[in-house]
Amino acid sequence: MSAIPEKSLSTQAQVDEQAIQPFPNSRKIYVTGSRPDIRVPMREIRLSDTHTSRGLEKNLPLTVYDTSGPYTDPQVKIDIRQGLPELRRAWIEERANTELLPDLSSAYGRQRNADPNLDHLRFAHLRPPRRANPGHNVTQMHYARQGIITPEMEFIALRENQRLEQYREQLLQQHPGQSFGANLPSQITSEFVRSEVARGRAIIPANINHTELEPMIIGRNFLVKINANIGNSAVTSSISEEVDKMTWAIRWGADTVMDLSTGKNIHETREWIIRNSPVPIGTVPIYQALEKVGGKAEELTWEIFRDTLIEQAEQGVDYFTIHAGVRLAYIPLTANRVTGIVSRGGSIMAKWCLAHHRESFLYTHFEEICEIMKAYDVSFSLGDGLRPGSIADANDAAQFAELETLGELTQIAWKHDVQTMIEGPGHVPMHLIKENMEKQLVCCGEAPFYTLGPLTTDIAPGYDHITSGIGAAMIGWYGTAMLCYVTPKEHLGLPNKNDVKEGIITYKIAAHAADLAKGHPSAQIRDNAMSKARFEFRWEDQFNIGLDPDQAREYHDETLPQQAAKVAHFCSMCGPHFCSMKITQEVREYAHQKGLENGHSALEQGMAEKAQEFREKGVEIYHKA
Ligand SMILES: C[C@H]1O[C@@H](n2cnc3c(N)ncnc32)[C@H](O)[C@@H]1O
Ligand SMILES: Cc1ncc(COP(=O)(O)O)c(N)n1
Ligand code: MET
Ligand code: SF4
Ligand SMILES: [Zn+2]
Repeated sequence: MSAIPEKSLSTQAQVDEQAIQPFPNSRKIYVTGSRPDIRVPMREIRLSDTHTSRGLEKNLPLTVYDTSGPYTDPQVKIDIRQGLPELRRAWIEERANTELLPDLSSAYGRQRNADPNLDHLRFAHLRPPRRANPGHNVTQMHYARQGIITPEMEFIALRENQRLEQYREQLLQQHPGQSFGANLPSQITSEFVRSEVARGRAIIPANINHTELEPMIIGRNFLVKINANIGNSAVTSSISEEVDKMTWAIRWGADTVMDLSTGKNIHETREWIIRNSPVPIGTVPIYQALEKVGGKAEELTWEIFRDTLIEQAEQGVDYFTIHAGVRLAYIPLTANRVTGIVSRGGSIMAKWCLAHHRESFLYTHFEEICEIMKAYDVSFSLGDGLRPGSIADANDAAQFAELETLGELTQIAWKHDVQTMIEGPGHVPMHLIKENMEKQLVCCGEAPFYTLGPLTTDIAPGYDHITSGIGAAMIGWYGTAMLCYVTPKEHLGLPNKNDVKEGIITYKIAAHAADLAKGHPSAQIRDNAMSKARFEFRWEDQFNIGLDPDQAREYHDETLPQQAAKVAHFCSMCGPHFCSMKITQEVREYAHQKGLENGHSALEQGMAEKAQEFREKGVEIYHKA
C-alpha cells in the first residue's frame, strides 16, 4: 500500500500486492475442529512424483504452519480499508461476560477519534470497544484454571499438530532430541493446551478486541515462535509502509508482530495494523506515553500511562511490554557498564526514577495494571529494561537483579490470572547463554521466556541478524518460547520491508533448528521431505518446500535457467561428473542390478567398480572438452 499518499489513506489504502501472492504449488487448507467455525489454516505444498526404475512413486503433500492469515487465501477478498473477518467474534460473544461500550474509555483515544484533521488517514470502520463486565476476568488463563477449554485452545491444538497423523507412515524418521526438561507430547490435545496455560507455562495472547486474530500459543512445550518488530520512528516511515511491513512479516512467518512506533500518528498506525493483522500484536505503551509528554521522561505520570494502557487495550493490543522490573535501587548497578541501559523502556523508567527519586510507578501500580489487563485479556511481556547491550555487560548484577523482580511480578500477575511472559537479553556470548535460560526458569516459575536474540558478538554491524540468530537458536533449544528477531539494520537504522524479511527468515531458521534439537514430534517432517526431494533432483520441490522459494529459485536460475535444468541430476556447484548425489544413485542402481542388497559389501563393490570407471574416464574429466 506504499504508493498511497497519507492524505487519502482512509479512502485509497490498498493491500501490498506482493503480500497476497499465493506460494508456489501451495494451497490454503483449513482443518475443522469440533464446530464449523473452528477452521485452522495451514499451507499444503504439493510435491511431484519420484521417478524410480519401478515407475512413479507419489509423494504426500506437505503441511506447514501458516501465519499469513487470509492474505494467501484466494477465496478471501482482502480489503485493507475494511480489515480482516472477525474470526473470534462469536466465541467472545458466547461467553456473555463482556459488554460493548458506547465510546472509548481513554480520554486520549476519544480525542484522537474526534479530531477531523485526522479523518484522511484514519481507519474508517472503527468499532465500539468491548470490556469485561464489572467483576469479570476474561483471560484465557482464568478460563484454563476453571477447567474450561475455549475455542481458542482447541484451535491451537489443531494448529500445533500440523496434521501430524497424516505422516505416520512417511517422513516421520526423527532423532530423539535433547529437550532440557521440556515436555513435548507426541500429540497436542486441547486439554494439554489448557493445562499449560493454567500452569502459566504458556500464554495465548488474544485481546477480546482483536477479533481478527488466529489464536497461537507461546510456551516451551510448543513450537518455538518468532516475533517481528515494526513501527515508525520520528525520523522515517509512514502508516502504509508499516502496514506493508506487517503483511510482509506474516507472509514469511512472523508468529507475532510488535508495533514499536515512536513517531507520528502512533494511535492511527496501530489501528490500521490491528484491524488487518491475523497475528497477535504487541506494543510498549510507555513509548506512546512518552510521546504524549513531549519526550520528557520526568513528566510521565501514572495517570497518563494508565490512559495509554486503556487506549491500546481497547484497540485490541494482545500483549504489553511493561518494564516494571527497573527498580530505583538497581539503577546504580548499571553505572560501570560499557553500554549502560540499552532498553528504551528501561532508560525512560530509569530517568523517571532518578528525576523523582522514587520507585517506578510501573512497580508501585502493578496490581492496578493487572486489573486493566484482565478486563481485556492483554498478556504481560515483562520487559527487560536492564538487559545487557554489549558482550562486556552480559549476565551482570543489574540484569539478574531485574530478573528476580520479574519473577516476583509474575507471581502477582498469576494471582490475577493474567497471562505473562518474560523478556530476555540482549548481547550475550555463547557460553553465558544457558545460564540465562536456567535462571529465568527458576526465577519466573517457568513462565515463557521471550528473548531479543541474543547477539553472540558485537563486531558485526550490518550482520546482526546473524550474530543474534546464533544466540537465538541456542536459547530456543534450551527452552525459550519466542525469539524476537533482529534485522541487519540493528544498531544502524530503522529496518525496511526487505530487512523485515531477512530478519524473519533468519529467525525461522533459528526457531526450527531449536524445534529439531528439542525433538519436537513433527519438526523433522519438512527436513525429511526436503532431503528426499534434494536427493531425487526434484528441483521444483526443493524450492517450494523451503522457507523462501523465491530466493532458492532465483539462485538456481542464476546459472541454470533452462527448464531442462529443473530435472537435471546436478547443479552448477559440482557439474554433471562430480555430482555426489548422482554418483550415489548410480552406485545404488548398480547394487540393485547386481542383486546386492544395501549392505556394506554392495556399497564396497559398487564403489570399486565406480573407481575403475572413473579412472578410465579420468582424462576426459581433467581435460574438459
Ligand atoms: C528492542 C529492539 O526493538 C527493535 N526496535 C525498536 N524499534 C523498532 C522499530 N520501530 N522497528 C523495528 N524494530 C525496532 C530494535 O531492534 C531493538 O533492539
Ligand atoms: C524481547 C524484547 N525485549 C525488549 C523489547 C522492547 O524494547 P525496549 O526494552 O528497548 O524498550 C522487545 N521489543 N523485545
Ligand atoms: N540493540 C540494543 C539491544 O540489544 C537495542 C538498541 S541499540 C543500543 O538491546
Ligand atoms: S539503535 Fe540508534 S537510536 Fe537506538 S539506542 Fe542504538 S544508537 Fe540510539
Ligand atoms: Zn544492541
